[in-house]
Amino acid sequence: MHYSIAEICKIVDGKLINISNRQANETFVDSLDFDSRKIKQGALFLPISDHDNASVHKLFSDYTIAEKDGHKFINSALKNGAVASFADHIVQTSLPLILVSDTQLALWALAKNYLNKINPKRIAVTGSNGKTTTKDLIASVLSRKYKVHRTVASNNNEIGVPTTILNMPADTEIAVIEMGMDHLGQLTALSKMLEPNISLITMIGEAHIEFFKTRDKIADAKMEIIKGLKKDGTFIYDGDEILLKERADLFSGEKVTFGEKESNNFWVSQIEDKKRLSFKVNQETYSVNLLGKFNADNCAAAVAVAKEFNLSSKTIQEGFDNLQITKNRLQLLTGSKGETIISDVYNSNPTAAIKAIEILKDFPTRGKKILVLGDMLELGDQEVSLHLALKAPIERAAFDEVYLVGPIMKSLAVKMQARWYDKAFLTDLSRDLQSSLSKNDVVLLKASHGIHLEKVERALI
Ligand SMILES: CC(=O)N[C@H]1[C@@H](OP(=O)(O)OP(=O)(O)OC[C@H]2O[C@@H](n3ccc(=O)[nH]c3=O)[C@H](O)[C@@H]2O)O[C@H](CO)[C@@H](O)[C@@H]1O[C@H](C)C(=O)N[C@@H](C)C(=O)N[C@H](CCC(=O)N[C@@H](CCCCN)C(=O)O)C(=O)O
Ligand SMILES: Nc1ncnc2c1ncn2[C@@H]1O[C@H](COP(=O)(O)OP(=O)(O)OP(=O)(O)O)[C@@H](O)[C@H]1O
Ligand SMILES: C[C@@H](N)C(=O)N[C@H](C)C(=O)O
Repeated sequence: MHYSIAEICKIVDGKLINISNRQANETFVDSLDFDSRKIKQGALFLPISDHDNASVHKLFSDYTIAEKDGHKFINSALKNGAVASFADHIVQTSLPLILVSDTQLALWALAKNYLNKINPKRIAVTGSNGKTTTKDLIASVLSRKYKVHRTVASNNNEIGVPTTILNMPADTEIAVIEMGMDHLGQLTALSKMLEPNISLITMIGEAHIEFFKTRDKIADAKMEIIKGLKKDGTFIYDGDEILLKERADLFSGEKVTFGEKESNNFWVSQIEDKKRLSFKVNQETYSVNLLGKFNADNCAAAVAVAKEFNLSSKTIQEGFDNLQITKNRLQLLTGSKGETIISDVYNSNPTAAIKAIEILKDFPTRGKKILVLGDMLELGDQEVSLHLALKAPIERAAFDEVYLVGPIMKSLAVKMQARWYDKAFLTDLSRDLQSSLSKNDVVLLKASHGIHLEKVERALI
């Protein structure tokens, strides 16, 4: 972004403090961050408050409340090169402040203004699983022909989406924006802010079912991704999912489906998950360096988007060949003993855990296969039964060693007589794994992010 402080103040209806009008017109801001430690020279700082703003909450379906008030870090932002900060109250600082009633509302207003100014084509990607991977696939493919800006990692919430928009280069032609949700209403707000040309749902699973109770309600919430879809926009979705098909039937706009049933517009078939994942989408053959047959579906979603932009299958394949995927999603790493580590430590839920177990089961190796599986969070009162349901797929896979981690996994560990670790004892787990691992072994690390298996990954490398 590139705005003068005066322009920003006008857009967010703020009040300038510590700066004259002339200076505010002459001082420009090039980026925005909500973490003072990551602030770049010339940036605007966004302090996230530690208190709920009840009146804003009514406008906003979601609202981030920081544990520590972000206003405490305004001087640290100044030291790191910020040229201004939003603030919802006056603080002791020499940094120019843009005083607003609420810093998150200001963030949204500025993001909306910048989006309209740059006016790229917009693609919104959601789904219970596969959002980040599909977003990366779409961006890789489209960037063969267009200037593409994409969400960094999984910055997909009410802070991450507007921040992504504001950090978009001015020459962006297509913005590929990941959108997450864990409650009703959140995607409506995000979709209406983005006004996508394409809204895409990868699939419906059980992630966050604690707050929804049923997959039906998750599907209702995911369908909100079309609430802001432009009138001439396209809705692309997993046509194998009956919950989406039923709901899409009520939508009169342009619809495109992908999936493994022949009736889909983009029909995925002949999936082979060997050294490289290969598959056909309709009559065209593709391959990609990803693990997991389900990734053929994520790729088909990317092909469906690419075809909306008239890309050839050759260009799409070039995009797959140059894929840069976000780390910790089935990432292949080599450990210090030479072992293969499959790091899938960013999240977990029943669908994704079962798919990951299958990947380890089918992984070619002369060594041992070792499963390290941590708690799946946000499953609510179904959590114990959903954890126990993993017993059959794990036993079928006949892994050489199984390590279960976290309080909810304890019941499964007892049933399976497997090794169990509390999440506070990851150092012990890492030590025990180290002493068991050797060169040809493969170890899968998967858990919800709250279990922090990335610490084990770091210890093994
Ligand atoms: C409230 C907040 O600021 N917490 C951020 C913060 O955590 P912590 O509370 O652990 O950090 P810490 O305690 O150190 O500091 C708190 C905060 O004080 C501030 N601070 C602190 C110290 C300092 O020197 N300077 C400073 O400015 C700063 O704002 C910092 O973030 O430090 C992390 C690393 O820097 C950020 O990642 C977090 O970002 C939040 C979660 C966010 O909202 N991030 C956005 C960008 C986002 O999109 N995050 C996604 C969320 C993904 C997700 O969960 N999606 C769900 C759906 C979610 C639906 C919406 N509820 C899904 O996909 O299923 C992600 O983290 O990957
Ligand atoms: N289409 C899919 N079906 C089932 N599981 C999937 C699918 N795509 C991805 N996964 C699983 O989910 C993990 C995370 O993938 P990804 O990060 O793309 O999902 P996500 O929806 O973006 O989740 P998050 O928002 O938490 O990052 C993968 O490593 C894999 O285990
Ligand atoms: C981190 C967030 N995107 C997520 O996926 N949360 C669930 C509960 C998880 O970490 O598994």
